[in-house]
Amino acid sequence: MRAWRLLRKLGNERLHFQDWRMNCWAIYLATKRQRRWLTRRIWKCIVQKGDTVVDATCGNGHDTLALLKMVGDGSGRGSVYGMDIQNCALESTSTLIKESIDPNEVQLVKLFNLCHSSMEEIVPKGTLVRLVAFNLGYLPGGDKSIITLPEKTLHALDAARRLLGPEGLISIMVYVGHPGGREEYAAVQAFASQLPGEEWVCCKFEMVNRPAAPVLFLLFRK
Ligand SMILES: C[S@@+](CC[C@H](N)C(=O)[O-])C[C@H]1O[C@@H](n2cnc3c(N)ncnc32)[C@H](O)[C@@H]1O
Repeated sequence: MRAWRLLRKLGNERLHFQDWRMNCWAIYLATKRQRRWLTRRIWKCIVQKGDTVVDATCGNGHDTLALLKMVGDGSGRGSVYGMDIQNCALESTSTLIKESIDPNEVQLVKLFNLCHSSMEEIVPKGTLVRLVAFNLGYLPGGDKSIITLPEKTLHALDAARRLLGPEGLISIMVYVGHPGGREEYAAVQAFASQLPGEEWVCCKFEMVNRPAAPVLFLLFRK
C-alpha cells in the first residue's frame, strides 16, 4: 500500500472518532493505551491475512498477540516470528498466546530466544516479510537494567530492511525516558534518515511539548 493510501485510510478512521481530542493524531501518543491504539491502527492498514511478520521484541507478548490476530485467517496461513533475549519474556508471550488464541492458530507463532540482530537466521530464506515491529527499551514489570542497545538495534534494523518486502513497514517505538534511551533514539533517527527517499517513506510521531514521551518511527518500503 502506498503511503498516501495509508494516510487516507487513517484519515477515514479518524472520521469515526470526531471529538475534541481528535484534532491532532499526536495526542494518541499521550498514554500507553493510546500509543498501542495508534500503532495497531497503522499496522492493520499494512498487514493482511496470511502475511509473515516479525516481532523483534516480544516482551510480555501484547504486540505478538496483536500481530497474530492480524495474520491468522483460520486456514493455517500466516506466520509471526517473535524473539526476545529474556526467557521470562518468551514465557509470558507464550502463556498470553495460549490463553488468548484458538489452539490451531498458536502454531502460527514461532518464538526464539535470540537477539534481534540475528533475525535473518530464523525467517526462512526468500520469505517477504510484511512488517517488522520493534518496541524498544526494557521489559515492563521486569529487570529495568536489561534494555535494547543502539548497536544491536542498528544491526537489527538493517536485517529488517533486508527482510522487508515491497509495501512493508518497519515500526519502531522508541522510549527516551530511561538511561540510554536518547542515544537509541539518535541511532534510530540516523538510520531512518539515511534510507533513500526513492525507496522508503520514513516519518515519526513525536510529542513536541513532552520531550520524554516515546517516539514512533514508521519506515515504509515503497
Ligand atoms: C518494551 S519491551 C517489549 C514489549 C512488547 N512488545 C509487548 O508488547 O509487551 C522490550 C523487550 O525487548 C527485549 N530485548 C532487549 N534487547 C533485545 C535484543 N537484542 N533482541 C531482542 N529482544 C531484546 C527485552 O528483553 C524486552 O522484553
